[in-house]
Amino acid sequence: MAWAPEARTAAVRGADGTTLEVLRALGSGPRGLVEEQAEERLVRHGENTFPGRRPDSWPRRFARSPRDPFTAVLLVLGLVSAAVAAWGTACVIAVLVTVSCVLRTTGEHRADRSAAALRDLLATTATVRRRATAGSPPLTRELPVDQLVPGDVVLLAPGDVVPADLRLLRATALTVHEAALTGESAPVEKCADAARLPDRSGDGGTPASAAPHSGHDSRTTTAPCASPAPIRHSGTGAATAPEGTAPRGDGRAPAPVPDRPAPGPGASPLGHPHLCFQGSSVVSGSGSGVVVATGAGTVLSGALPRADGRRRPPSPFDRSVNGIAWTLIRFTLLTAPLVLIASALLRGRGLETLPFAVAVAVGLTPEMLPVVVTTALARGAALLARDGEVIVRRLPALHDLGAVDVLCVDKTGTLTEDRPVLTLSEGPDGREDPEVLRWAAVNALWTLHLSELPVPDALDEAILDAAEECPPGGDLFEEFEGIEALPCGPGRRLSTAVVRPPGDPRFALAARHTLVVKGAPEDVLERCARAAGAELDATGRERLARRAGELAAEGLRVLAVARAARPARARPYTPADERDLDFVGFVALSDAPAPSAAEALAVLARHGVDVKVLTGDHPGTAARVCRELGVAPGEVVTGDRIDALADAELSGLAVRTTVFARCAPEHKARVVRALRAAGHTTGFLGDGVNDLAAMGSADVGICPRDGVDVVREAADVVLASKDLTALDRAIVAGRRSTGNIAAYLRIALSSNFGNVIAMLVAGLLLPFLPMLPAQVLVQNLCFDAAQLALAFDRPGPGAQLRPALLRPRALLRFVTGFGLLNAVADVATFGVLALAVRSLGEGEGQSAFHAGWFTENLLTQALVMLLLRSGRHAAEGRVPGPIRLATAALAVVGLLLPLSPLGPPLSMTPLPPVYYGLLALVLVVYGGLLAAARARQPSPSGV
Ligand SMILES: Nc1ncnc2c1ncn2[C@@H]1O[C@H](COP(=O)(O)OP(=O)(O)OP(=O)(O)O)[C@@H](O)[C@H]1O
Ligand SMILES: [Mg+2]
Repeated sequence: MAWAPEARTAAVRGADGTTLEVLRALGSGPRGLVEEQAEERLVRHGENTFPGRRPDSWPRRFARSPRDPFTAVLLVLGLVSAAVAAWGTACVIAVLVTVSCVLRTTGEHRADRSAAALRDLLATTATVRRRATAGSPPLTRELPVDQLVPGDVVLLAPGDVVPADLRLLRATALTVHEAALTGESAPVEKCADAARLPDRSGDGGTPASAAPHSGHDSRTTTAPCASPAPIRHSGTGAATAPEGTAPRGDGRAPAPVPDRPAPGPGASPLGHPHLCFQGSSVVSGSGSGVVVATGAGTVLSGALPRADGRRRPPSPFDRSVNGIAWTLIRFTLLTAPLVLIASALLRGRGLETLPFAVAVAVGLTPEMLPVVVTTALARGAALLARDGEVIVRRLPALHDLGAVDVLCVDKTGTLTEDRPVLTLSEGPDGREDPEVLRWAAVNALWTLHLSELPVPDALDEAILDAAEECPPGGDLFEEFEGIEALPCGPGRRLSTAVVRPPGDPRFALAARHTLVVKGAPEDVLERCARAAGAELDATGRERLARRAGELAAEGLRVLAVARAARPARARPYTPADERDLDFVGFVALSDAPAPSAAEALAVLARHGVDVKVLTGDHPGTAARVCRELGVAPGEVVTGDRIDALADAELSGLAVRTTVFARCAPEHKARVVRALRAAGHTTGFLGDGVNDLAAMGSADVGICPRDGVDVVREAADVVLASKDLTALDRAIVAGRRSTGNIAAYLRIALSSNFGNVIAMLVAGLLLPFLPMLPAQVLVQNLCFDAAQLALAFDRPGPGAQLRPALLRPRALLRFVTGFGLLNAVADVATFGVLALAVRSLGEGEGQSAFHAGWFTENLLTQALVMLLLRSGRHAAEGRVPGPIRLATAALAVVGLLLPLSPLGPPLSMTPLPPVYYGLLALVLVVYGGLLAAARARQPSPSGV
């Protein structure tokens, strides 16, 4: 990877020295910058924006636009015409290319600007510590990420996207995901301890000392990456004394700090465990760091080509729209040589037919496809955003959303309100026992406090609320002193707080430590050795697990609580210490179903979307919630079962199953991948870090606006609320956009195809060219302009009932059938012309033929636009304004152009009135046939 020199130096500078030295070099301190200082730096360093995200300017985009494949085809054809000195054709192609480039550039520019504006609505913030004046205490506040400057002190929590390049000042069980930079999918452990690295700064290798949260005693940490920073801000502001402990919450062994010198200026700064880079995301733990680089100076900016070049697997959009586009391009490129060969073989014509062959190929190219696609999608996205409900972050995702036929959702917060309320606290004997709640609250309080999560876990908050109201209350803060916390994390379903009675710090090591554990009943019970003073054997464990199952079956969220007394020790605690526990009891919380969820699920089902629930919760709870929402849960599949299955087996099971419970993040992702492998277009809606992997695996990732940053950044579609009804509306909007794109393809391709066939037929029958190149191109220009209106169509309800996916085969069948019908109408017109214009073959007759066919072509095109637009039945719904205007304009131009002064230069002459009468007859018959054939179309969605 090539590093931008500035990025390298800034990051490596941040990697050198102790935290204190780094802070000093950046003119900052652990209490953060003074506001005035920050403002001045913002002017000097500029905003912290990621260069890759700025939309391109109009001229730059215009200059790039000929690179699109359709324009490239036109350019090649133009060059061929110029090479054979067919200047008229070359000029018209040049006009065509320019017009389509201008239209596309404008459309894309507008779409991009509105997408950027939408993204701004979702501007990510960072938690920053700053001071109003040098003497005032530091305040922690949320700041838009672009306002960050070097020297700012930033706090990190799970789900945060790292907002700039940071040198860590403090880290508690911090793991981050650096896939955006390294492609490495496993989280990387981070620590703040520069001293652990081989000596570059002079304080090599001494393990830092640490104190418990209250700062009373002093202990030495040994886990290399879990040691705290030598600096930490204390309440008085001046202290730089070590403080805080660093438990690991992820259940894995500590990763060793690399035993190698810190990278020199030429090396990649990645790999430094005490640097965090912009674009990576926090998986678990918490920490704080000082900003060493922003904006274009960050490592991510330096690595831009690589970061940009990361390819998503092809989305449904790529597979359908792009797939069709490339097929058409190949087809077009074959047309010109085919026309040449046919006319050489059958009529003995030579290279003089080349301009005509080129014009035919141009006529076949749906060069407006990119414009129509962008406009249709951008319009759909803009309408959704205007209602303030749904923001589409990646335009093609709107198409993909319309194609979704399986939607996976997490339970908590999507189907339920995520406002748990404690309903029960019972001991091992099944009797009500407030003591269980008290221990659960001790755990909740100290895990919350020691992990310093900015947003408390909803379960912990509910437990604390209940404990406050429940006697014997007492101040939990005074009752115990927290020492360490091993919080829950993705894939870890329990949390532990280590506490001890408050007392004189000098005798701290004489006191006993109590581990208070709470979490999923299965996970806690397997770590319990005793219950109610007696040995807990397999039968006892089974009885308790059954009780948990009963509570879950009532739809409650159940947590088991356990504890253990241990001799005090200085060594940090790890998940390995969570064993040999005393079972204390269960707490259960109710979480009401979201008010609109049942209705939304029913609507989604009516719209052909199969909803599946993927939750980390108990199978019983998940099944009950589904039943309450009117969904039959069927057999619930758990994470363990998923582990035991090979991918192919899982695909079959995933399609049949509605509820998956006790899912770790990887289980959710595997189920999503299995559904895709089974041929389903799969959406995933989730809001937590544990949903990230599944979101990345889905065709469309969806997240509510209040989801954690990293999930929102990964999502293609963001919902203003967790309301599933809004999602249904977005799906319908997606289907509408796809319907419009499909209508364009149907109409453009079948009439182009019909024309080409008719031209070949006429070319072979007639002694003159059936249409002059200039006429082909003018007609093409008229078609293009009119077909743009299709992007603004409102497809009838028929197009919205089922998932909408463009199926290239079905489209090909459609185009062939309707193209032939179109050609038949053209040939009938030739007959009419033969009748109406007696002198065919001479100069006047040729011009009359050209004029007659031109008029017929434009009129049939108008008819086709009206009859083939969308929905199963031709005239479903009212015809919207733009389409009415476009078809009327086509008809007027078709009828009047040959009569106007532009007629003679284009070699068209007025026709006898009898022709129009006969033509009307042809059109009526053709229209009737079109409508009848359309009604017999098998595709219910009309796509
Ligand atoms: N704060 C907590 N303390 C103890 N245990 C917890 C806590 N939070 C979650 N758990 C346990 O971990 C399990 C899984 O939690 P996770 O966050 O993966 O999923 P969830 O919130 O239950 O459901 P969903 O996947 O639908 O959002 C929970 O069912 C619970 O048993
Ligand atoms: Mg969740």
